[in-house]
Amino acid sequence: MRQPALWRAHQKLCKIFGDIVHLSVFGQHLVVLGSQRVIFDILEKQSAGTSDRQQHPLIELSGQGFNFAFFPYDQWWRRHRRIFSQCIPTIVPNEQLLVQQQYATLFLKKLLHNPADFCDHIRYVFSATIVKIVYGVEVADDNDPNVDLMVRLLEGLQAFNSPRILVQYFPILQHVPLWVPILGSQLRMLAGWRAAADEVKQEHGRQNTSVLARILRGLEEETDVNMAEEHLIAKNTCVTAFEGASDTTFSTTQAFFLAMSLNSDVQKRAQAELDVVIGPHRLPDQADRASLPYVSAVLKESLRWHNVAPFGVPHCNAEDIEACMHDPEVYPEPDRFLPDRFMRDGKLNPDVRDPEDFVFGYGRRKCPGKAFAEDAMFAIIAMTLHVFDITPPLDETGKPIVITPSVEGSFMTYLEDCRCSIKPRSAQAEALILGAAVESSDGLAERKRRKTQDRNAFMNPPNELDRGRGSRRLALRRDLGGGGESASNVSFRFAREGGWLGVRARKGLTAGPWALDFDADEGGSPEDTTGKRW
Ligand code: HEM
Repeated sequence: MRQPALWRAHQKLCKIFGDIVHLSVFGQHLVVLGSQRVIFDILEKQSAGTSDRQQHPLIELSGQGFNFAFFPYDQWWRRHRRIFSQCIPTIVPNEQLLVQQQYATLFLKKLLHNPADFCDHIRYVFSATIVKIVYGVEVADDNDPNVDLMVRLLEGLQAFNSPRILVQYFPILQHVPLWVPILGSQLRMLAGWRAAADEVKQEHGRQNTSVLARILRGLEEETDVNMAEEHLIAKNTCVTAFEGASDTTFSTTQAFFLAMSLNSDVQKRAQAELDVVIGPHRLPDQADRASLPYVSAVLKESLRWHNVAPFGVPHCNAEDIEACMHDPEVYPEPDRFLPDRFMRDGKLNPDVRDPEDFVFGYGRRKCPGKAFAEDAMFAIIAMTLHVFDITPPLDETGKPIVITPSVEGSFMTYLEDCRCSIKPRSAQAEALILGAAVESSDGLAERKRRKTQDRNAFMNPPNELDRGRGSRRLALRRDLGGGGESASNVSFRFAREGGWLGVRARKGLTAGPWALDFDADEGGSPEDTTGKRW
């Protein structure tokens, strides 16, 4: 039970004894589920009976009593989860995507100015994004007092990672006086984390467009609800969202950086894809996701290769997700970082088991922040690869240092050493980062609204549609007949199997005739926003 990569020991046990292994640890019963099939049979198909959580005094003691990830499977949990799903839904809404894009751009600038502190920047970008969405508060930078509070709150989660905290084995020790050596200091540390959690739960303003403000405003119209309870649920849900979003994405993105520095061939392939699809004049965004299958495979592989929560959050039965993510029968050479395992003929291969079906947990407790996490990490991964090269760190003599991946932690795992060198890919890439505006999400929303207007103006029936035979270039022309109209950035969708290829016209189009040229790498026909095929 004290091995650093516990899941490897579990994997061995399952090899010897079968897919379901029962262990008795200090009188606690633990069931290890060692294959994808039994995990699905037990935690998905029988989810109603396997969605409870074990209760432990450490949850309250470390200040985590608000976090509904630890709640038992009951009505109180259901009410929290419902509010969460309304605010951070399974398809990330536009305004949340815009905030993610805003902070991802800021991340690139921080990386450019101070690449050595990239881990701090990763921590900042995900935490600041969720704080902005949930509370409407802009976390300026590392000197912002909110950062200190956030760090203290997240430290509370580390209580579950530390085998040294003795009250988790002997809850009676919580009553020991604070002057008792070692134990006293552990209890003081727990009290500090509780205080941070109480501070974060203080009510914030209702004037902004944040999730919390919207929930609280919605309550003003309700008459027959228990207001105190509803307010508590709103505040608990927001802090849970912050905690759920911070360390998980942080640790996975750290792994992405290390993987890139160790696998230059993978990095070059992803960059080649970005060069073709995006080109040197702009940064990628969510609309490009369907056209970047290899970058998407890099994200999947980062989630699989280094699973931040190898045991998930144990259901009342324990499970072992990591062992499945490293099962050589499902993922050959499981310890290697090989995004190609998800590809076939230049597209994502639907026949390969998607790690996203596992690393986010199961059944009714499945991670409700999955879509949010994937979008936020995709933005960071695609934008970073587009403009930076990530290579191994160098020693004082300029020789590359070889880093062997190893992890620490058990409930949440982190790479012990993920040093790497980060440099802009070219002078042009550097200029692109410097020139990228970190527009506030409100400004971005306004720009998006104008863009939609432009696009709608453009989407009237075209006068002419040319499709070069045998060529992959497609040109659409529409003569607007002069007259001062202009569009800065026209979006267009191009149908193709398995999704949509986002296509964007050249910037600075002026009044007709407009020409929209784009490369379509396969057959299909373009469709406008009204669903009409051209
Ligand atoms: C790499 C990113 C992430 C990973 C790998 C991850 C993984 C997980 C896992 C394994 C669980 C336990 C599921 C189960 O019990 O079966 C979970 C639960 C949860 N996650 Fe995530 N998560 C990620 C990101 C996020 C984000 C971005 C948010 C919030 C925006 C979030 C919010 C939550 C919440 C609230 C729960 C508790 C669900 C419940 O008990 O009902 N997670 N996550």
